[in-house]
Amino acid sequence: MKRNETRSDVEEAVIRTENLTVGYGETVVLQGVTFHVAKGEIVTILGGSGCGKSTLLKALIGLIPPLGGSVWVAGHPIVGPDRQEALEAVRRKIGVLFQSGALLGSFTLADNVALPLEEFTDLPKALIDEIVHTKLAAVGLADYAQYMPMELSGGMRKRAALARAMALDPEILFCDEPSAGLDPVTAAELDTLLLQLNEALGITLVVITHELASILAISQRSIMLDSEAKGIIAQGSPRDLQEKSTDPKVLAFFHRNPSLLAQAAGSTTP
Ligand SMILES: Nc1ncnc2c1ncn2[C@@H]1O[C@H](COP(=O)(O)OP(=O)(O)OP(=O)(O)O)[C@@H](O)[C@H]1O
Repeated sequence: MKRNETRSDVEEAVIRTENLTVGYGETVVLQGVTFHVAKGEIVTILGGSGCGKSTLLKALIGLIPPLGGSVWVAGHPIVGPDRQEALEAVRRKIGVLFQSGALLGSFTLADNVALPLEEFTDLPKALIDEIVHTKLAAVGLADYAQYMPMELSGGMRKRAALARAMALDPEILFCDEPSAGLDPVTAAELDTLLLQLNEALGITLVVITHELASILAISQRSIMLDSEAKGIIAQGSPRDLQEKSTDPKVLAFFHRNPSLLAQAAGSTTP
């Protein structure tokens, strides 16, 4: 536990890492990473290109095994000998919105959204069709169920991917750069949709994003990673980080001002 955390904060956590080390083979990308995400919270993961945001996400959703430390997701420890079994349970409780959207191009939107329901449940087809309709309606795509992904705009594809990520009513939704490639208005609409999901369903959101406007609009807490530190350099409410941080890297990010980094580097030069 950290100094400013209470025991109940940690007990209510739906994601918890302790001294987590992640990377590829011999290459360590992040080490000693400890944080938690409370139920119903919206947390953004920030940091410069290559600092390990996607790598951390891959470890949280079980795509890569941690090199060290522990990870609990939705009540399951996803390390150790029972990792595979735990991951099967976890995969029913989480949704993932990948950066690319990752819709299958040769399937209609309805078939794309039905995929997780067919894979993870024994529900009859009529019920699956109903759920698919509800999910597409929730993202404003009820009239597009029979469209192919290539017939839609980028924003609509993202919303369809969101409907698929929500198909199993996940407890936690992970989003990897949801606004990437979207114009500011479409990105803001997606933010609103994510906020609605959080408010209406109490779903916990972990969002990787570089978009300052999104960070300020949606997150209650931000966790900032850094490639030199190979870990967390700041966490807190994004407004506090923007207004009160004294770390030049945090300030440079939140004020979109690279000269703050250069000044800090200059001030340490003899
Ligand atoms: N499959 C892989 N095998 C080996 N190294 C990888 C692999 N994927 C990523 N890396 C390396 O891990 C480091 C962190 O990459 P990662 O994609 O997690 O960063 P990121 O913060 O998500 O970056 P971006 O914001 O540019 O998407 C980088 O040095 C990258 O080259």
